[in-house]
Amino acid sequence: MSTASLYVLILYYSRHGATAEMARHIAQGVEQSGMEARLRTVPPVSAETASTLPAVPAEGAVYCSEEDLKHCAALILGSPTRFGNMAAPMKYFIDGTSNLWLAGSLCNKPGAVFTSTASLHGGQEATLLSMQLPLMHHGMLLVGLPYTETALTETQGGGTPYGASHHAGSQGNRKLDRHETDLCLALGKRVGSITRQLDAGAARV
Ligand SMILES: Cc1cc2nc3c(=O)[nH]c(=O)nc-3n(C[C@H](O)[C@H](O)[C@H](O)COP(=O)(O)O)c2cc1C
Repeated sequence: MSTASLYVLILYYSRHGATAEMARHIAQGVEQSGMEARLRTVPPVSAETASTLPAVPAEGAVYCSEEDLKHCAALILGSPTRFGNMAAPMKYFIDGTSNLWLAGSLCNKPGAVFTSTASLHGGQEATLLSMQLPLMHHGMLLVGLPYTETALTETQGGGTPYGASHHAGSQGNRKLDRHETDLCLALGKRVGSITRQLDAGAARV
């Protein structure tokens, strides 16, 4: 596959915009690695009796299709923390990926995760680890953040070796600080450059 047709899928759910903001910084990092970043989101979920939304969101990234997911060269998954876990819309979307799991479509591709929380110790790491589980079931190669990123030791907000994170505050109005932003960029760049290296290695075999 040529690098031109390779893209890193940044797939996120965001209700109030914090996770979406992280996704944009991660996309910048991916682009800095020379790879294309494709931003996609997932719709909210509701009970059968509730009204449904239009097929295309009014603003922001478009909803992810099965084709978007199937053909990505790498996946970076983002969700707000909800009770120490990913939000239901993301879990619902992932639960619909059995066909890709059966076909091994994501197997041996790099995968990474990111999250945003209201409180600093409100479950960022638990959420990130739980988001890695379905990626492992899909056979993905997990990519985290190394401590060679100095922001990881200096941060007063989010940032973990398991993936990027952001402390948005109880009102959701705490902006990403410099360290959190740096770590979003670093995660995108790292996934992008690992993906390129894997592709180059595969082309040589
Ligand atoms: C149902 C629900 C559960 C939540 N659970 C947690 C939690 O366990 N820990 C936490 O710090 N924040 C929790 N939050 C807050 C969100 O994680 C936080 O506001 C996040 O930044 C929202 O991201 P968004 O702006 O992308 O929607 C919860 C929010 C909701 C609505």
